[in-house]
Amino acid sequence: MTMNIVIAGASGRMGRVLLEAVAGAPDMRIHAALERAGSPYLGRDAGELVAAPAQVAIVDDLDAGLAGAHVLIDFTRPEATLAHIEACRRHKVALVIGTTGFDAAGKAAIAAAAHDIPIVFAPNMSVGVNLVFKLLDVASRVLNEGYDVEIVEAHHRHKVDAPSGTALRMGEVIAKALGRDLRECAVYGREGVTGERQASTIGFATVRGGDIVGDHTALFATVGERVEISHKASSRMTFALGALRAARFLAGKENGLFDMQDVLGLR
Ligand SMILES: NC(=O)C1=CN([C@@H]2O[C@H](COP(=O)(O)OP(=O)(O)OC[C@H]3O[C@@H](n4cnc5c(N)ncnc54)[C@H](O)[C@@H]3O)[C@@H](O)[C@H]2O)C=CC1
Ligand SMILES: O=C(O)C1=N[C@H](C(=O)O)C[C@H](O)C1
Repeated sequence: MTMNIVIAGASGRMGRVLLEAVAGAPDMRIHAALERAGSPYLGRDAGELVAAPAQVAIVDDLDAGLAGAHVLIDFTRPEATLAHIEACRRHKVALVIGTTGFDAAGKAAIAAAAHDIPIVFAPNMSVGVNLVFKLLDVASRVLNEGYDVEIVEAHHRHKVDAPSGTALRMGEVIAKALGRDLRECAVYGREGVTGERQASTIGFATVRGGDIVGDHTALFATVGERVEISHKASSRMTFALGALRAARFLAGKENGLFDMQDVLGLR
């Protein structure tokens, strides 16, 4: 069966790559392409945005776009995703959410919606980063005494949330393995006379510049040695192909909240 895919934020950086990825997937078709009200792209053919035929007009009408769809893939902004969730509930459409930057209430809304529809929600859809999450769990259990943990991430100049969703998830994985609560031990940037480093903290540093697709490093430093676990994305297609895997994973599911660890069988 061909899967009817709806792409939200179709003219965005990820939206365009997703359109291209779906166009190249023999088991999928672009059912609809969504954009925000007022977007200059409304009414244009989604195929104009990528070197791939679509023959689907870009619309802002969620109900028209979702009728008859199987999966909505959403890489937009938290406020847009939360509106899309309600529309997906109405139409019983599965959701792949790659958007980052949700607050606790936003995450709770996603969890609540997953009682009605199946959702994959993950801050990074690449296979490599999801392997890194597993490696960080192992590393943290081995380097659990006397190692200072710092997480460094770098992204393009247009990124609006910091630290990245991936960096925060790295922190959560490490904190859990070390028996800490990230809400209590995270330090987000340093400035001025900070005093000496507190042993149980997990530090975050953010770099923004140019066209960096997404670099993440977790550093475990002690006296005499340090271990660095890094991932560098060089193309957004790695995230898009992960999102398509997530969409296939949702086929036939009634409801439930999943992430890429479930999709990739890494639990
Ligand atoms: N989970 C993952 O693997 C990845 C996640 N991301 C996340 O995806 C999100 C989007 O990233 P980019 O494509 O770089 O951003 P972008 O700014 O290029 O695209 C965002 C799109 O969402 C649309 N949009 C914004 N507000 C809207 C609203 N209220 N209603 C409807 N549409 C709206 C914009 O018009 C635009 O087309 C970010 O949160 C980013 O962190 C990005 C790459 C990989
Ligand atoms: O905004 C981006 O570009 C990216 N965002 C995600 C995040 O916040 O972790 C994933 C990826 O690094 C690209």
